[in-house]
Amino acid sequence: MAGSVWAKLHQSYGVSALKRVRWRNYFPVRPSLQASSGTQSFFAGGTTIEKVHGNTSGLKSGQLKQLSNLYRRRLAPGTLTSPELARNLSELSHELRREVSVLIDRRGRVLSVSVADAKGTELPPVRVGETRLAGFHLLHTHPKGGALSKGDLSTLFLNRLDAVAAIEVRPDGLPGNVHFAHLTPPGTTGEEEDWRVYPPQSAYTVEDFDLGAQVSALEEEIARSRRLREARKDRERALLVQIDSGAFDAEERLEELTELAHTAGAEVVYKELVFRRHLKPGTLVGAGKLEELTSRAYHLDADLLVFGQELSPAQAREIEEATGLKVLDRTQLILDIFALHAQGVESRLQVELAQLRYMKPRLLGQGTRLSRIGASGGSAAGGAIGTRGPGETKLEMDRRRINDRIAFLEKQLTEVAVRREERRKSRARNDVPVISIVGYTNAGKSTLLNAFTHAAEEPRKVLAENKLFATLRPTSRQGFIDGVGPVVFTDTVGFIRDLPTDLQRAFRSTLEEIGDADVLLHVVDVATPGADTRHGAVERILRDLGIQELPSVVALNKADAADREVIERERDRLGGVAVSAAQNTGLDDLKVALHEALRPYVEVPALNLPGLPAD
Ligand SMILES: Nc1nc2c(ncn2[C@@H]2O[C@H](COP(=O)(O)OP(=O)(O)OP(=O)(O)O)[C@@H](O)[C@H]2O)c(=O)[nH]1
Ligand SMILES: [Mg+2]
Repeated sequence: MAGSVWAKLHQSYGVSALKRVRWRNYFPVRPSLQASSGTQSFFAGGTTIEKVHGNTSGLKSGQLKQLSNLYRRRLAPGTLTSPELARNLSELSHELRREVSVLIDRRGRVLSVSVADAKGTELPPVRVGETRLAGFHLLHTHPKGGALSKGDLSTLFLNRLDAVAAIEVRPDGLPGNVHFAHLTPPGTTGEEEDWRVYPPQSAYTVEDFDLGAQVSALEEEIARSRRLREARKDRERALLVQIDSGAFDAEERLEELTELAHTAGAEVVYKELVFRRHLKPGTLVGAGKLEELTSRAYHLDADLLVFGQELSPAQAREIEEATGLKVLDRTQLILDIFALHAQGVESRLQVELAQLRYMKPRLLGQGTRLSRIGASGGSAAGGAIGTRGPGETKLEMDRRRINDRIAFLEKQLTEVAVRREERRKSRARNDVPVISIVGYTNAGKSTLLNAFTHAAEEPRKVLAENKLFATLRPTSRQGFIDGVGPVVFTDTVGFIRDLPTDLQRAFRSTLEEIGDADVLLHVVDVATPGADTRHGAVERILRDLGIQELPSVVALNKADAADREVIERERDRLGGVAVSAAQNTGLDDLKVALHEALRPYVEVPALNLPGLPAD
């Protein structure tokens, strides 16, 4: 950023001398930006006295008039204060023994007068998601002296004020030093400071500080990084939060959430495991943590906040309001990935149905939220994360039409299921043993199918890639196993722990088809930590589907990338054969294991006769 207006200004103001404050260390509590507790507006001597906000109780009418007169003040555009205004505020504050504050716009006009500290000052609502600053600064008094308080800086940050300034009131009522700060540009410094606090200046010299130039430099910087990002067609930048309530797999879940976010096309710029024994009903993590995340998002130029657990509609709304960020939960992320990957009539219908069912309660009672989400930045994959749909739904649909659409999709899916049933019957007649490849998403199921069926070349090759839920549509390929003969391998949609119920429902028929197999081939990725947790999650889903009784063979896949001890350990725990689908190793042993498992189902009369060639 050397050479930017911002950098130049900072050189000229001696940035090294400036105190840098880190938000994180600064704020244990959320300051409330309460509305004024009392507002005074009345008629005196033929002229309307303009509103004085805040706690005006007990003030005499003359004092109110003096406060009201502050509205007539004009400053030179782009200045923090004039010596006259500083003196005026200081003397009033001294007399009233209260803090007095004014909001001043960029043209130097007084927008609002309050008898309150920075926190209590009535401010226009935060303009969520905008790239510019508020367009006004807050000037107020500190009757007891002292530098900018935590509340002052919090108000600056949360309201994206142009600046905040505090005039110390001396014991004689005259203005002393003026303390002031403004925000720092996001995402450019690599540091985490949220604001820059300047060395105090006397009320008589602070007029020379060119606030106008600072503000336009800052806004230019904000706009520049935004433009850069848009020009690069960057992925949506996301913060990830996984709540750790003491579950043993919290870290694995955060890793998985990262993979999900990548697969959905997000760039993960920050992730955090937040330990909370008890969750707050509205915000889950509490207002203080949300502020911290807001601050981080500002500096990392992120606008997407993803939670690793399902959020209720009310929680999502509350968190969104508190942070101004687009908020998604894990379920939405998974739905979104399914939407991106859905191919073929049935999976498109299934995904759309799941999305609609999930979104329906979330659409109720929220007019603006969805349209705003839809509008906030696109991703290279077309449409913003969390709003993509495979069918005609772009999730901006009129909510009255949702029920109709759900009914329509359900009917379509029933028809597809009938056709599928017919296919199933014809396959059953074939009498060829069927091996269903099941397993956690990204375990290497499709790669294994390709390896088994020698389908390295297009068009027989099945898509296998380092993305979660690359496969959504069951695919069958013919293979061959020594001693058994031709078999059918079926690759299907991957499993995930806590599979969202809407998806589980929508994909039920696809998943149930797994039950038609003679043997399950359960592929476990042993190269990624947590193999047995994922194995357990898959077993649980199989139980839910009522197909846990099928004979099964475990393939400990990605052995090429796993530690030998890990492979041994998992073999002890789960049994099975270590293989590498990618490098074609261990596949013969795996076939032998499959042969064993198929033995009761397949007539293999000549198998043990000596002298026969091994196929
Ligand atoms: N190192 C290594 N990587 C593998 C192996 N098998 C598969 N992979 C990689 O793992 C990733 C996922 O493979 P897929 O075959 O798409 O996994 P899947 O289980 O079909 O995944 P979904 O369809 O998304 O549920 C890909 O990047 C593969 O290249 C292996 O034996 N060793
Ligand atoms: Mg696959």
